[in-house]
Amino acid sequence: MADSAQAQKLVYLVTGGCGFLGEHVVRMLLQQEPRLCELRIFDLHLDPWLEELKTGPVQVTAIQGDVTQAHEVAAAVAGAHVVIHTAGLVDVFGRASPETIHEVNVQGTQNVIEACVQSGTRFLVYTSSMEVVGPNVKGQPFYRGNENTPYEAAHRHPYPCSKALAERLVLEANGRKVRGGLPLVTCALRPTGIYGEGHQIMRDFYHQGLRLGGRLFRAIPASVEHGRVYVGNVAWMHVLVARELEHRAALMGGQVYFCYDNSPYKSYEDFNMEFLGPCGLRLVGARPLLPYWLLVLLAALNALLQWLLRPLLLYAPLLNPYTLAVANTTFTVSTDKAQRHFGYEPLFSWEESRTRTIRWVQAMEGSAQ
Ligand SMILES: NC(=O)C1=CN([C@@H]2O[C@H](COP(=O)(O)OP(=O)(O)OC[C@H]3O[C@@H](n4cnc5c(N)ncnc54)[C@H](O)[C@@H]3O)[C@@H](O)[C@H]2O)C=CC1
Ligand SMILES: C[C@H](CCCC(C)(C)O)[C@H]1CC[C@H]2[C@@H]3[C@H](O)CC4=CC(=O)CC[C@]4(C)[C@H]3CC[C@]12C
Repeated sequence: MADSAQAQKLVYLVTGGCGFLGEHVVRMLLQQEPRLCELRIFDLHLDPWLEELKTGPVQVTAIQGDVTQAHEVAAAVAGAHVVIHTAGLVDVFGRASPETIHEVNVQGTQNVIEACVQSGTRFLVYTSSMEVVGPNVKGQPFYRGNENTPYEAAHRHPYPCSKALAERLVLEANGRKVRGGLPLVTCALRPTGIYGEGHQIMRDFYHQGLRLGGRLFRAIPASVEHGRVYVGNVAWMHVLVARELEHRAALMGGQVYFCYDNSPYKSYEDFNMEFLGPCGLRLVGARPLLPYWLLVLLAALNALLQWLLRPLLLYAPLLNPYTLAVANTTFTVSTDKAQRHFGYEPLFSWEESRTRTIRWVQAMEGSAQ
């Protein structure tokens, strides 16, 4: 890949390239990877904004496909130098069945690995998640931990289970011989809760606040810290890892990296207010308005209703026993591993990340401003 004859001729494939993170990875690659000659975007659903990318100097190839279909993945991977596998089913609300989550996140990842091996693609970057570590089923806090912090990663929910299995597959594939005999080099990035332009849950909270007359009600104590990272910095980390994997294969191959930046440590709700506040919403209550036991009861009731109503309709509110447990357990990272291993520094300061996110919320239809 470093060979000068190939210097301007790299083919990248981004799976899930039309998703929240995927779109930022795609745009970041087009801005920051001068050696790119073709960018393939593989997704179940292709978005119209892809069209505007096709007029630039890089060949942008949109591929509608399903990661669970090995032949579709193989066709997309053939001839690619680097694969950034970000496609996944992000479901902690019970919208999809556990089997579907497993199929997309685990079998889909296995298909990507096999396609790399068979086509001779040597570099694979996997978007994992903080959720492969925790919060665990015991609700133990993970306070400013790093990649080496001991923590019992015990899960029952299908989403973290599937991400943990998929991450393991990716790391174990490091060093496998690909077609042509060279070794596959893989690594996994573990974002904490991503925020920024396009974040669906932020959108949901914003609209919920508008419906409630410009108010949101505190449910979680302000003392519970939740790790957050700006989507632009997560995308930048993917681009850097993909670029450096070849040169630092011995150091980076088979490694995991938390995604981090200078976003402040806050509770999930207080952090959201950094953006929703300037857009006219306010968070009511210095302390949670409802006692925790009542939230647990409501979450359990939601789970029961979801199960009862399933034959008739999909009932999938934000509050369920799992989301409550995640929101109510401290999980924050403090690490410099990405800086040490591949020179990562956040591309966007906290102030810039905040401003960009606020502008995006303000631009939403029905802004309270
Ligand atoms: N949103 C977050 O806070 C975090 C997300 N992640 C991970 O980042 C990745 C991207 O997540 P988001 O952008 O938030 O989710 P998203 O749902 O916005 O994007 C996922 C993309 O994958 C595509 N996809 C889903 N199933 C597919 C299939 N069978 N075949 C092909 N494409 C498929 C979707 O169409 C979508 O465009 C996921 O792997 C997720 O696990 C990790 C940590 C935090
Ligand atoms: C939906 C939760 C907030 C609502 C809590 C309530 C109902 C009490 O107000 C979100 C709180 C924490 C979020 C998760 C966290 O950021 C980690 C994640 C990592 C991922 O890989 C996928 C998404 C998520 C599980 C994220 C999902 C929403 C929360 C549970």
